[in-house]
Amino acid sequence: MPQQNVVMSDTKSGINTAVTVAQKPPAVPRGYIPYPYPRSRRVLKNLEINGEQRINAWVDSMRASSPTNAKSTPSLAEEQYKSWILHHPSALDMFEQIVDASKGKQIVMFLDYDGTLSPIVDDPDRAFMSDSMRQTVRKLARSFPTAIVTGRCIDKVYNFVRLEELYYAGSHGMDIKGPSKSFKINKDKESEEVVFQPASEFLPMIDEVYQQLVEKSKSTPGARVENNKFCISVHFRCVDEKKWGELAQKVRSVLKEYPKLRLTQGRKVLEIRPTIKWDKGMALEFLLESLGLANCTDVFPIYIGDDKTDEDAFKKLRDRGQGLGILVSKFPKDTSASYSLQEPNEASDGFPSTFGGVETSESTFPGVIMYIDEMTMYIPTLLP
Ligand SMILES: O=P(O)(O)OC[C@H]1O[C@H](O[C@H]2O[C@H](CO)[C@@H](O)[C@H](O)[C@H]2O)[C@H](O)[C@@H](O)[C@@H]1O
Repeated sequence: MPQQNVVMSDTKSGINTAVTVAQKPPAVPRGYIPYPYPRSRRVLKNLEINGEQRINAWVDSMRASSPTNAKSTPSLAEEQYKSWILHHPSALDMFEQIVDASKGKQIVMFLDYDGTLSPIVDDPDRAFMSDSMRQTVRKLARSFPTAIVTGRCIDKVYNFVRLEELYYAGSHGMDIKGPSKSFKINKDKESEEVVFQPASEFLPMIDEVYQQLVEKSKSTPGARVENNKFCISVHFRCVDEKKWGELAQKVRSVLKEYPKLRLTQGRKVLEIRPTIKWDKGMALEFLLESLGLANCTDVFPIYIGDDKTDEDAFKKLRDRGQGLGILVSKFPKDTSASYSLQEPNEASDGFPSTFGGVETSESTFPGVIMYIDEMTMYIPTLLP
């Protein structure tokens, strides 16, 4: 629920709070080279043209979901990154400012899963979280209410995370549960288990479409369909790029019979979900409400995520004028987040990597794990 009509952020830190001054956009440095932001949004708007153009547009958009396809030389890429980081500084470098802004406020942590707590790997069933990441998140949840907000279904993400003390918002926020282990929200209040499924009427439709997509995509080598309960993922990470158009066409041919479902994109994945007005941002707000914090001025929500779907949550924080969003990325991206962190290495995009679907050590999560760790260590100064 918006608390103010005007969004206010701290000029220096970019932190959203109800009591700070209006944010001036950072001065554009001399020699600034505008970053060619992903074209996906623009491309998606053009989909209503005609059959072939539409599929070409989809393939363009599918390419744009892979930053390694950005056509720039290493030095240009470096220049673009330097400009971008001025606008989205590292949350680690700005840690003290973040701590200052959150003093006397109830911090609530929201964490995306894939690409944030686990590295991106070819096989979605093997996107394991390292033991050290698990320990760190466990420590974090002892200090602040903590939620995992993910496109995956709750059962699957829970099997990866295995922490009872967390809230889980699965299926892009359409399945909310937890925590099964209660904890103290503040000195007077214990947490209560929450369950919320705003898209339950879509379950039979999602199952039906899932079966059809599995059948249709069988003839596309490498394609993989994942049932995320209230939404479906069609993965093309392991599909030859020449076949992306064909796969997009198959998905569209199924969806044309289901106007109540919509198609969006994530990282080398097509996502099918109900047209209901519900997203990760609304899930964040719902969880704040469940914690009894939605209307407080002294709440400080922090959302860490890497994907387009996380943008809804970053925007929600800006609209509320509270807390901050942190984008996990090693490439410049168009984002409503205020800060950034380096992402875990990707296993299959030609980046140096030691993952390949096996459990990994914390050294491979330089940004996220260090930041969460810092949060747990600063607890004494953060609490009112
Ligand atoms: O909201 P998230 O937690 O970020 O989930 C979004 C999707 O993540 C998974 O797919 C992504 O990660 C896979 C494993 O690393 C990777 O193979 C795939 O290419 C990525 O798109 C998950 O499998 C999807 O169902 C989620 O929707």
